[in-house]
Amino acid sequence: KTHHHTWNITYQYKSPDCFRKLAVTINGESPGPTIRAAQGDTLVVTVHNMLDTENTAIHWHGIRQIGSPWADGTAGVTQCPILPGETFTYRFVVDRPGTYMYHAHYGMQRVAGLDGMLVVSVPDGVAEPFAYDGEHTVLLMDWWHQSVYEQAVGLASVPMVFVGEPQSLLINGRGVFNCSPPAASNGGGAACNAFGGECGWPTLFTASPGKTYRLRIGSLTSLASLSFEIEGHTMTVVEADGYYVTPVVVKNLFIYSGETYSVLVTADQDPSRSYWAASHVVSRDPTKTAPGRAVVRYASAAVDHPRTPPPTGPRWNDTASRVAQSRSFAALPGHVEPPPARPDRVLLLLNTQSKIDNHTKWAINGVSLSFPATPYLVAMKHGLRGEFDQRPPPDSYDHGSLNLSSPPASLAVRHAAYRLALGSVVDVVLQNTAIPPPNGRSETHPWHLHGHDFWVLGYGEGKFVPEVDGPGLNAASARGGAVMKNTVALHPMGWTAVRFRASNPGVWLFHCHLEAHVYMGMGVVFEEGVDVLPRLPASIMGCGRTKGHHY
Ligand SMILES: O=C1O[C@H]([C@@H](O)CO)C(O)=C1O
Repeated sequence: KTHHHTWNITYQYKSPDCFRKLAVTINGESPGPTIRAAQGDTLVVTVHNMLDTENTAIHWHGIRQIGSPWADGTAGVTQCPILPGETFTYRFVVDRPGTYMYHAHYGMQRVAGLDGMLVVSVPDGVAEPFAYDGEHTVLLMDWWHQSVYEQAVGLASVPMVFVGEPQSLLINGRGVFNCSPPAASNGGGAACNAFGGECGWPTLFTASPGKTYRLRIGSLTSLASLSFEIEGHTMTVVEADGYYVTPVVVKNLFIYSGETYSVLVTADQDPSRSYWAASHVVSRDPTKTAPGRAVVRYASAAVDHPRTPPPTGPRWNDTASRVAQSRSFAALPGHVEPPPARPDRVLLLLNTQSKIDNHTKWAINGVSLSFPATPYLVAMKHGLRGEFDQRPPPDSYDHGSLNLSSPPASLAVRHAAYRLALGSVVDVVLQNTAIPPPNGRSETHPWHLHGHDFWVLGYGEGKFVPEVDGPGLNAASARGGAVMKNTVALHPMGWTAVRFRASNPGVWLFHCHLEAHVYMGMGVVFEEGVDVLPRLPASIMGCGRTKGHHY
């Protein structure tokens, strides 16, 4: 079945948390509509860029784009941005059931609210390994009152002006910013004038006593790592990034930008009242950000809003409980193919923040990524060698002498790429470090891979030592149970190891899913098998060296 959607992308005044600001909208909405399809269906989304002064591109987060790498929607990697006034059509097959998302992938545009959820159901007649009575989507975001332009210019300035902590957390695009002091000291104040009466705590769903609901939860925060909970209820995690997991019961679900989970919630509490759902910032200073809130209402509840105080959330700096939850997820037997026994290539990727020419940059093995004007996919397929840096970035770093608290400074900003042998098995070990003083902390980085899912082989504390920890990755692979995901957390001062098969011809971004961080260079590019791709569609061209060329 083919589903057609037509989207007009426009700037509009919105007040999602009662503070009026510009948002990038889809047919007037931010977040955009939830798209639904069944496994094997084709989605055709016609995007009219009506922004007038700004490009756009839309990424289908978690969809592997097998056979359609030009539809991945990553400006600078898989396509030219869609110019103001122009139209681009994304056409792709959703090949796996699961909970996915979509969002802008041009500059930092996602911060301005161009995002939404994409739900792929199992085909008719196929049973899922759990039962439920109803299903709802929950999209978690963070929100700033400053414009995306000011954020981007600040990050690129000398000295760097950081975006700061978000003013609000949104649930399904709604929140309430406390406009009265002292909360208003973080970006509030006089301009706190609601526009269109949109803000407020949304109702997530209405529950019937005894019934079980599937919540498809996605996070598209731009900076914050979150804890999500529902007052008085536990949640049973059954799906992560489109793969079934062995059920895990949690009170707080830790969810990082770019991740999705399905949880089952049973309406087993007092049916005469309503309950709070809440999102809280973890791993960063939570005090400047109004928590997200929403309502779970029982059908027989006398009042809409709970009279109870909202949950206060877990301790924000309790890294150990977050690592423990990451480790608690295992593949549901029979639903995830086990990983290959060993890799053909190992990339050890050191994550650092330091200065390059006085600009604050994130870098991977000393190389900070910037996006070229000519998309990698076109440059590589057509052999436009001058359009990206031909020197491969380093596969490793000097792990022997590494001090996590004072890692080496970065070297250069480059349009670099790793070229992977088609079909090869690649291990990536992400190594976290501390940011230089005065910050001095080590942050959480959710890493997202385009075009593939990876097996999560393990999380470790401190320094990854190849001779000691390396064999453990093959052992983890042999043990089975490794979950497949497309986004994984790199925890503070730790390492995370993943394995994937480079079997999807195309060029794919692998990056920290925090908008500020990828904007400051925190990503790498993988190429595999561009030579076996058919002719690229002309619609992805028209910028850089592809301007005016007829291929
Ligand atoms: O990228 C970042 O920069 C700041 C800080 O490290 C420097 O001000 C911060 O908290 C980030 O996440």
